[in-house]
Amino acid sequence: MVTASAPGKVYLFGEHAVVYGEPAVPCAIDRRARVTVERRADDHLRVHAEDLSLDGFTVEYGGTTGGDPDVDVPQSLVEAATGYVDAAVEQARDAADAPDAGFDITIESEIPLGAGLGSSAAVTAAGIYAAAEELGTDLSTDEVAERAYSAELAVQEGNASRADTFCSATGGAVRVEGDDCRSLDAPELPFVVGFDGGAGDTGALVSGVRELKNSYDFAADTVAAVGDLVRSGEDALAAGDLEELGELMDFNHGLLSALGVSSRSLDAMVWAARDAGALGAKLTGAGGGGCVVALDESEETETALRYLPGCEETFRAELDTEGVHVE
Ligand SMILES: Nc1ncnc2c1ncn2[C@@H]1O[C@H](COP(=O)(O)OP(=O)(O)O)[C@@H](O)[C@H]1O
Ligand SMILES: C[C@@](O)(CCOP(=O)(O)O)CC(=O)O
Ligand SMILES: [Mg+2]
Repeated sequence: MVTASAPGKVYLFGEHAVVYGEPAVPCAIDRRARVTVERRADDHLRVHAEDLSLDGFTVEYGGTTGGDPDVDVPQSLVEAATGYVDAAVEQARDAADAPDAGFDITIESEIPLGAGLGSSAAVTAAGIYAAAEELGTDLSTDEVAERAYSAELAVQEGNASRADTFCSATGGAVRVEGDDCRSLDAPELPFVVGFDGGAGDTGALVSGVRELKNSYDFAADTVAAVGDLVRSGEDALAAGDLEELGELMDFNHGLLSALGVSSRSLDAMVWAARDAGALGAKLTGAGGGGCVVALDESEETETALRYLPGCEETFRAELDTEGVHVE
């Protein structure tokens, strides 16, 4: 039996535009997904997803004798539970050259689902690493990142960049531009996260931006402007200039709003953070609902978000330099 974990992340800048080859800077945070994997005698998968709905559920399926999942919950929930896990297992089987390996899998996660904190990448990276390890194959961090990217790309039907998966595999602050993925030195970043309790569908939101970009030149220009902003943001990050980072985060939120991926509650949390004196605030990840990230060294933003109707949870997040590893 092997347990591996991987971190979630916030985007300092560049989500969505990164899908079209612009640079982005995601930062791993101290909230992790843990995946425990035990080899079975048969070729089935048994997935126990504690945090997937209010009560969590267990599903057993697959294999040559298996077929459909054997659970009494809506098919959409089963698919949501199994998509990334299936893809992770497929990658581990391929890496270990064990196409018929079956597993009992338990997922425990501190990362809210579909909220822009990269739960899918964390579950996928931890799942691949744990399952390969259980099959006796030790994968390097880069191999996990590469395979986790392939898995997300398949589940999100082509709508994915390398950013989430590379960040979750390596930890820390990273810069991703197309195939070029590298780690960055980062100063202490006082992240505050606000969560509206909702979720967005990453694949659908990415498709929406793609359509806008293909329909209007000014939408394509907006995507390119995000890229310019990220290049300025990298300099501010290297200089440790938190004021400029905040200003650029505000600008980035405006451009994401223009691309149609913000929401009323995300905007309300962003404004509450700014009114409380945050250096900057923006939505993080795919959007539609979920989380915002603000920069504030003081307690003011957390306090403001705690009392904001529509903000379900707020917490301080630390940069986490630990990528995927065995527990
Ligand atoms: N704790 C978990 N257990 C099982 N699957 C999970 C868990 N967390 C995330 N996932 C998978 O990731 C999906 C959410 O990923 P996504 O829509 O990309 O949002 P995000 O990555 O921003 O959290 C879920 O629908 C599910 O398939
Ligand atoms: C919108 C996007 O840039 C980030 C999605 O992040 P998340 O799954 O919402 O955490 C898509 C991607 O880069 O794959
Ligand atoms: Mg995701």
